[in-house]
Amino acid sequence: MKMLDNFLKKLNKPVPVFAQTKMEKENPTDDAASTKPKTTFEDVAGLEEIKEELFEIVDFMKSPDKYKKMGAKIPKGVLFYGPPGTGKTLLASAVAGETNSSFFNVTGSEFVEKYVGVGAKRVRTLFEKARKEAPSIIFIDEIDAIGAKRHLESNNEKDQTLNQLLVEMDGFTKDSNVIIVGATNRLDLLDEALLRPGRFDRHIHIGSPNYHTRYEILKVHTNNKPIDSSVDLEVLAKKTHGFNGAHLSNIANEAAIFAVRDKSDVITSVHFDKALERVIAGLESKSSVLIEKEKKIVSYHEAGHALVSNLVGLCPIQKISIVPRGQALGYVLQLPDEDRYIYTKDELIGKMKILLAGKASEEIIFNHKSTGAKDDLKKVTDIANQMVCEYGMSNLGFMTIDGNVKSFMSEKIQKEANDIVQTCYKETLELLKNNINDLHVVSKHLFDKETMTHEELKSLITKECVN
Ligand SMILES: Nc1ncnc2c1ncn2[C@@H]1O[C@H](COP(=O)(O)OP(=O)(O)OP(=O)(O)O)[C@@H](O)[C@H]1O
Ligand SMILES: [Zn+2]
Repeated sequence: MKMLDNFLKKLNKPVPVFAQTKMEKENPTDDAASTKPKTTFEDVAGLEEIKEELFEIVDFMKSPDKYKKMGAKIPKGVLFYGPPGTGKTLLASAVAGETNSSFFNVTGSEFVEKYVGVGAKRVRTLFEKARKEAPSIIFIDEIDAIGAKRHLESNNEKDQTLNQLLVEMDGFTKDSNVIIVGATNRLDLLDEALLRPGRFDRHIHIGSPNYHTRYEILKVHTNNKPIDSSVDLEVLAKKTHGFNGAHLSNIANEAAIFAVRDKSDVITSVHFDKALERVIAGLESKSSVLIEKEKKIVSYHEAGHALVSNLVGLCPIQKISIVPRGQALGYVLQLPDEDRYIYTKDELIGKMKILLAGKASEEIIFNHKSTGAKDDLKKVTDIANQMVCEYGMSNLGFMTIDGNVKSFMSEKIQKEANDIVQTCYKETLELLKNNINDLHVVSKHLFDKETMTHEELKSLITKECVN
C-alpha cells in the first residue's frame, strides 16, 4: 500500500523537538565529549522485547567477569535500524544510564563532512577517550554516512574513516568494556564488513510504534505534567496512527505550552487537541480527519487480503498489521510455503486473488481505485505472464514462449495474461461481496487494534465463509 507515501514521508520528517531527552548532545566530535546520562529503561515506553535483549548487554557491562569466566563472547557492536524518531538514541542513552557508563553521542556525517582528512583521526581519538573513560557506550547515529557499501561510490575520505572504525572495533581487547551502538534508517546500505561477527553482529529493528506503544509513550511524556481528567490518552493514541515517538513527545510538550498560554493550572483535552492539530499542520497534511480516512482505507485494503487468503485456503496468515513498516503502509504476514516447487493452476489463481483482494476491497467500499495496490499488481502481472509464457496455462497452449517468439507474440501474450487477471479480479470482487460482513468486521478490528493474529482472524469470522 504505497498511496500514502508522501504523507508518511512528511510524517517522518524530523519535527522541532522542544522536550529533549534528559541528555542533550554536547559538542559532538570535536573533542569527543562524553556525558553520564540519567536515562533508564523506564524512560523508554513499550519496546519490551528490545529492552529485554539489551538487558543482556547491560548485565555484561555491569559484571563482565561473570561472562569472562565462562569464556563467553563479548558483545562489541549493536545496530539499531528503522525509521527516524522511534527511540534509537533514547535506548542507547538508557543503556548508558543503566550501566552508569560514559556516553559518547556522535553522528556519522560529522566524521566525513567537516574537514577532509580528519575522519580517521577523529575515530581514533573517540575510541581512545572511550577506553579511558570505560565503561563507555559510543553511539554513532546515521552510521551509513561512514559505513555505506564501499563500491557504491568511491570516496577516499569515507573509506579511510570506515577502515579506521573497523580497525578500532577489531582492536578491542577483552577488558575494554566499550560497546558501540550504531543507528541507521537503512540497514541495506551498510558495508558487509561492518556487519561481520565481532563487529556489529547484533541487529535490532526498531519500528514505528503501534497503538499500545503510542499509548505508553504518551504516558511517559505526560507523567510529569499536570493533566486534567478530561484527557483520554487512549483516544489520543488512537488518533495518532502513523506518528512516531518524537511526534508524540512533541504533542505532549505543545499541549503544555498551550496550557501555559491559557494561564491554566492543568493541561486539558482542548490543549491536547490544539497540540495535535499543530503537529499535524507542521507535517503539511490537511487534518486529523484525513489521517482517519487514510487509516480506514489501509484497514479495508489489508482486511481484503487477509479475508481472501483465508477463503482460498493458501499460505496461512501469521499476522495482519496496519502499522507502517518501511515503504508499506500495512502488511499481511504469511507463513512461507515450505519448500514448494510445484504449484497447480488453481493455486496460482488463488495467489493472484489474495494479491488482488486489497484493491478489490477498496473498490467495493470506497468505489475508488488507488495507487496503494501498485506492488500487488506487479506481482499479479508476473504470475499471469509466467502462466502464459512458462507454464502453458493459457489458451495459447501447452508450450513455453521465449526469445524471438515472445516478442513476435507479445500482443497475444498480453491479451491472455490480461484475461486471466480480469477473471481473477471479478471473482475476487464476488468473493468479498459474498462475505461483506466479515470484511467490515475484520477491517473494523484492524482499524481499532492495528494488528491481528491468525487466531483473532479466525475468531472474528464467525459464520462459515461463503466460497
Ligand atoms: N519508546 C519511546 N518512549 C519514550 N519516548 C520516545 C520513544 N520513542 C521516541 N521517543 C521520543 O522521541 C524523541 C526522539 O527519539 P530518538 O531521538 O531516540 O529517535 P531516533 O530513533 O534516534 O531518531 P533519529 O533516527 O531521527 O535520530 C525522544 O526524545 C523521545 O522523547
Ligand atoms: Zn496490498
